[in-house]
Amino acid sequence: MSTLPESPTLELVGASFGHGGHRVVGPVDLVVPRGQSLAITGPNGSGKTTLVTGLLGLSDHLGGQLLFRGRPLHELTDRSRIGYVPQHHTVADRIHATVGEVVLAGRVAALPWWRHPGRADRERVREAVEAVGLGDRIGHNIAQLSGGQRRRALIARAFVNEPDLVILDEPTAGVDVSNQALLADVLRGLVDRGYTLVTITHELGPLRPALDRVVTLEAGRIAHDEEGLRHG
Ligand SMILES: Nc1ncnc2c1ncn2[C@@H]1O[C@H](COP(=O)(O)OP(=O)(O)OP(=O)(O)O)[C@@H](O)[C@H]1O
Repeated sequence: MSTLPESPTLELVGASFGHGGHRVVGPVDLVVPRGQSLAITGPNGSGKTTLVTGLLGLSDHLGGQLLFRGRPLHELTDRSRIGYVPQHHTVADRIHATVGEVVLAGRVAALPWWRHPGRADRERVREAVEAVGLGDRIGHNIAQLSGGQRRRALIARAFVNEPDLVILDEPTAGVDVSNQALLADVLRGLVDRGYTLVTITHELGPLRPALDRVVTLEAGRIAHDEEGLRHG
């Protein structure tokens, strides 16, 4: 899929999403420029998760246009261009794999089936693990990490393919206050490297330093759009 040079990362035009044919979100108009860190907030049930999972093809897209880097999203064949850190990560409790292996698995998923991961892939894994502050834990079993560290390992996995967009669902949920601040630092570092982030959150406070913009959903519609929050 070729890219139009000046296109925003994401553009929703009159977009609606739902479940089983029933509309939960929309119509919504939203443009996310490249390099922006956008938070989506709003009350329980306002449709935050439905909206972002709609971008991933995990809830129903019921109408309107979805453009990714200037092209219809449905033309996107390389799914690794969009990274995703889901809210429910309890599966990590039972995984017997090291941080490095979990992140490498994210890398391998984007390789053609015939290509074994090589030195460049392992180097990329190391960079991603270091970017989330877990460089000294790369060989540790993920099940032995704290909730906040585990979350950062999953963030590294989402970023290991240098995606054009990363979607995070409630990254601070279940993470203690000091680890929330660390997580915000990590996200801020990724934004400073030019990544585009869409983060669902109930807790704007700890994430503020990592955000440029906050969109509030109410009953499936955009009720507020606060831009120009220069991180710093
Ligand atoms: N898989 C599903 N099937 C049917 N309805 C669903 C499904 N997932 C969510 N819903 C409904 O869609 C509505 C919006 O839910 P959604 O999870 O998108 O909201 P949210 O803003 O992310 O909420 P929360 O903050 O509680 O996570 C709710 O009424 C919910 O019951």
